[in-house]
Amino acid sequence: QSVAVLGAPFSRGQKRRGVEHGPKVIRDAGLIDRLSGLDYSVHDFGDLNFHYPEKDEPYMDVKSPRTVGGANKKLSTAVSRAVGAGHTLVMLGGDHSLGLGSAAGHAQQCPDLCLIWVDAHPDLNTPLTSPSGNLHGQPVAFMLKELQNKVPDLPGFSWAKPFLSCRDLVYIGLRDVDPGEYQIMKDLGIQYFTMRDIDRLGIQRVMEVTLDHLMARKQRPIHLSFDIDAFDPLLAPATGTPVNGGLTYREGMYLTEEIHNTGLLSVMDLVEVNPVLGASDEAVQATASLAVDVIASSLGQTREGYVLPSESK
Ligand SMILES: N[C@@H](CC/C=C/[B-](O)(O)O)C(=O)O
Ligand SMILES: [Mn+2]
Ligand SMILES: [Mn+2]
Repeated sequence: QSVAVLGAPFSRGQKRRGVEHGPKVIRDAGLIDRLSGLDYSVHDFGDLNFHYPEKDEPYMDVKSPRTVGGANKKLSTAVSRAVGAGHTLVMLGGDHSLGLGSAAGHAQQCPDLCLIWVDAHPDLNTPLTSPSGNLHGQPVAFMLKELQNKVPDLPGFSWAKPFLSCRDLVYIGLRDVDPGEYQIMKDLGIQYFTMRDIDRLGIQRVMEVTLDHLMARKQRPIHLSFDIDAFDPLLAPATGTPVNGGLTYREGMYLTEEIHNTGLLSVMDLVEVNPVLGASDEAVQATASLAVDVIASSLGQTREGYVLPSESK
């Protein structure tokens, strides 16, 4: 089993500087060693270099459309190549606008993929409903086939063809949903679990229903797009849009263990770690090492322990 790591140091999907340093702090928290310890052969593809066009005027109040669109097009090519080469891929963000390029590239290789979006936010605004104009709040809108009559042609996004049906998406961890996003989730009947649902049902039942919803008809590759702000800000303070009342550490570990146990995880994103926003070094370290724990758990690290590979006789 081989796992590839690809850094996407990119921040223009939102306004706060610093999230472009996410890949570095996650690597510095020991990601590669942790994955090597899980007896994967680990291929570190390094970080993508992104192009920043001189002129990139807002379009209908959407900021940096050409820069964000171009970055995601480049990312989709890199992700498609890595998956095509047979790797399980870990994409390190960077802001969550990158979820579009990552999932689009994955879908080029695995058109039947399903998407599990773990996040305080649905990131489902269209350019018309976005309250901020920030594209890290809009990636999912560009993926959904059922939404295309609602999404205008944004400069830089002509390459982005919708590839996902709304029944192939599940949200977990929602607690900060804009009116436009709520309307779309209701209109399209998207399956979602808010933090209230997790309180009511418990994470075990949420995962059971999630995986049944996505896999009942047939098993298919999973794209896990994990926004670190899904966790409670007390656990993950160094992030750009913190929202109180998030996932506990144990809920995050159970969630990712269940995804690993399907044996179907193909690509995962770990985004929105912003080391500049931690109030102290400890806060940054805590957020970065939580990111490493999430990735390791998604790839098979267990809380119950493991048997050492038998010494070769
Ligand atoms: N819904 C807000 C916040 C978006 C949050 C994006 B994040 O989930 O990637 O942190 C917006 O559209 O501006
Ligand atoms: Mn997000
Ligand atoms: Mn978020």
